[in-house]
Amino acid sequence: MRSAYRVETVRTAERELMARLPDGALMQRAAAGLAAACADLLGRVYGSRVVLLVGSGDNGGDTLYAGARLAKRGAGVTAVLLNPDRTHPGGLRALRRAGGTAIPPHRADRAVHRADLVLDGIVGIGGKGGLRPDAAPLAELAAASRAAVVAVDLPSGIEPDTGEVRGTAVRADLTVTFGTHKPGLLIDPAREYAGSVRLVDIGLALPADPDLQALQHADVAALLPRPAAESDKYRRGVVGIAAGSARYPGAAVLAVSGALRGGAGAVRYVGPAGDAVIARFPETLVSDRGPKRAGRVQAWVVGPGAGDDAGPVAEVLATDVPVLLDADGLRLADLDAVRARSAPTLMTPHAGEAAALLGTSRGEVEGARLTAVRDLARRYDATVLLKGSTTLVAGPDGGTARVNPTGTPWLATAGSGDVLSGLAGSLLAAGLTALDAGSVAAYVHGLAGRYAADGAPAGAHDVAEAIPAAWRDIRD
Ligand SMILES: NC(=O)C1=CN([C@@H]2O[C@H](COP(=O)(O)OP(=O)(O)OC[C@H]3O[C@@H](n4cnc5c(N)ncnc54)[C@H](O)[C@@H]3O)[C@@H](O)[C@H]2O)[C@@H](O)CC1
Ligand SMILES: [K+]
Repeated sequence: MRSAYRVETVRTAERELMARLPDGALMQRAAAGLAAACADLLGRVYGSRVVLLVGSGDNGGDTLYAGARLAKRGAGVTAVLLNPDRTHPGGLRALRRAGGTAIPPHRADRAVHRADLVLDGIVGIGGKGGLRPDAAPLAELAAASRAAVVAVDLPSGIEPDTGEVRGTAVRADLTVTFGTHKPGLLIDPAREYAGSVRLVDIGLALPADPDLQALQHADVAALLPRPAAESDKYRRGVVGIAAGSARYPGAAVLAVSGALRGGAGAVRYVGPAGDAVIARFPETLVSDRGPKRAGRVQAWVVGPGAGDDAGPVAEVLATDVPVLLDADGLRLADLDAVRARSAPTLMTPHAGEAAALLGTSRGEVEGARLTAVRDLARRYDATVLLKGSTTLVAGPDGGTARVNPTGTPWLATAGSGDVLSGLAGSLLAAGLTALDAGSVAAYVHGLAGRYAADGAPAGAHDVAEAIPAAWRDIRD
């Protein structure tokens, strides 16, 4: 599990630890980890050219001490000081003592151009709102140089708590972060600025519940449903799929294709696309009598390809089993009916659908994904899975949210969301909580998307067919 904590929590943990340690010990731990990561990246430290971009806070301090360590190992180190009068004094002394030099920003051009490695120590968790005008040109210089760029703690200019980027920010090849991941390092758009991320343990004691988690293989393996010896199809759960329309029968087929591979014991399809579903998946239980009279299920999926028929959506929302609400279903669902439910609801919008529900623009949602998913979850009193490059899942209680690490741009293909909704619905029927069902489905689906694509375009049905291979890979 990768865990991320917001700045306020990190600060508290840092204060508690600092009170028990000698002055500056924490910064030395950070600097040692940072210097080691830089040395790995450089391969050969001796004779390399390193430029430090140094702001006036402790982020600059970490950077100067790491620069001093590299200078001691024979690197030529030049620090560009954004505010020479407010530079971390101990860090600057250490760098000078180790043979490094300091220059003002107007002389940075040539140094950055010739550098092998640039360290971004402009601002860390103390930053807000994109880089200031005096710092922005340094980010641009770094981007234009052929040097590798290492961000110290986080790429300067991103919002650490949310992953928003409100202006110019540094683009790094590697981010060396201290104590814990910050949510912004795992959520787009900021995640893209961070490059790969390396965590340096500085001994922080953090609370049990992080703000954000990214599940890994072992976490997902532990959550995947596993049939017991005495399981029959009903004990494994029946998932109902109320999807598709005369106009969009394919959505029904794709949702069923995901549901059949999600661990439920049986899939019951309800709607006008029964013939198409049976032709492709004869194991499906098909009914055209509407959700209310279709027989017992342990969870419903409603909405994919539903067109404008609000009837099944209302019927499903009135049941007392978990409901996954997707696509047209999101538009057709009554807010009060969702809020009134006693069983869990999992809503799975993409950015455009989330924007429509929130009365904002797609760009706003994509730029502030964590805020959007939390707002929706609160508003609907439901668990919300916001699809996209870094799919997020958040519950209505404002607790730990999840971010999916397996996504791939190849999944942005027609029908891929229908497969995901079937898969997640199946996991709900098998007994997973809405948060687990959403995040496990996103994980498996992302991995299946990677397998299906394997470097070339793939259709949604290929993604569904790759689910068993992804499942096996996770479980083994
Ligand atoms: N507090 C601690 O115990 C530790 C802190 N560490 C480092 O300290 C950092 C936090 O240090 P600080 O609290 O001093 O804060 P920062 O160094 O992150 O930032 C504060 C400085 O950046 C400037 N600044 C703020 N927003 C800016 C913007 N948008 N553009 C340009 N400049 C901006 C401010 O004028 C201020 O001088 C962490 O990110 C980490 O790198 C590490 O040494 C580990 C221990
Ligand atoms: K930084």
